[in-house]
Amino acid sequence: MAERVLEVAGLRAGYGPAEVLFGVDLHLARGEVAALMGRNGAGKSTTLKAIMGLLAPRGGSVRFAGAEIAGLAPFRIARLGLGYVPEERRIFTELTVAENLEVGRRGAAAGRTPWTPERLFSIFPNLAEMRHRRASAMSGGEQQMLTIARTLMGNPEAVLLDEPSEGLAPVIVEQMAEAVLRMKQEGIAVLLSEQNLDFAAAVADRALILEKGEVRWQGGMDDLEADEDVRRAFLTV
Ligand SMILES: Nc1ncnc2c1ncn2[C@@H]1O[C@H](COP(=O)(O)OP(=O)(O)OP(=O)(O)O)[C@@H](O)[C@H]1O
Repeated sequence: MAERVLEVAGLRAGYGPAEVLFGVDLHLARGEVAALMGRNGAGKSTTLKAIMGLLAPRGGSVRFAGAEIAGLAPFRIARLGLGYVPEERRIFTELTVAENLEVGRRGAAAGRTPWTPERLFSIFPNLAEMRHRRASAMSGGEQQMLTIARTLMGNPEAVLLDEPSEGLAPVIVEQMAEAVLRMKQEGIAVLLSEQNLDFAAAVADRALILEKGEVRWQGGMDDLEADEDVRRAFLTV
């Protein structure tokens, strides 16, 4: 069995009186891409936030690279090598592309080739062309690419991507899929929340389907594509 970089068991979380996650179990192997799927409100974003410590877990365990991280502050979790890209872009709009990348720079773990702007520009060619442009003058899709590139400058072992394809033009969605596949080639594990089955099928090895705050189905991406009953039960509106 491939080594697990992330292991979540019985994770519970919510907002005030609202319970949202009722015991989420999932794992991610090193270098694997898994898609967390499910309808609006199923708890995908909440799961990623609770793993990252942006929302305090109310129960359960989150192990990352062999250490328990449930309850740690988000910056500590990031320093351990778990990257997080939220749905809303987080970049410094007054800084240029190149400056935004520098802000994200952190050393790589022993034995790993560190990310540099030049290596990232080979994955995100459109960023290379606008390296001296202020981020405020970029489109939403370009800003989303920059957010991912900046996260990679921190040399994470694994990355959580919240709805990476949402709201992007088709040509940008294709570039985003290529970027995720390059991350996989580099040995980075990716857990992404996704509603777009085509995008998930293009990048993910495995799917996990959430419904009402629990993982209700998991299997290979091919199995999900072939199983109309499962898709109808958990995905189609
Ligand atoms: N800040 C918040 N305060 C209160 N309730 C929230 C908050 N954020 C999310 N929720 C609720 O938690 C539930 C799960 O939301 P979540 O965003 O995790 O779903 P999702 O599967 O990511 O769906 P979507 O694709 O719509 O974002 C929903 O019922 C939502 O209304």
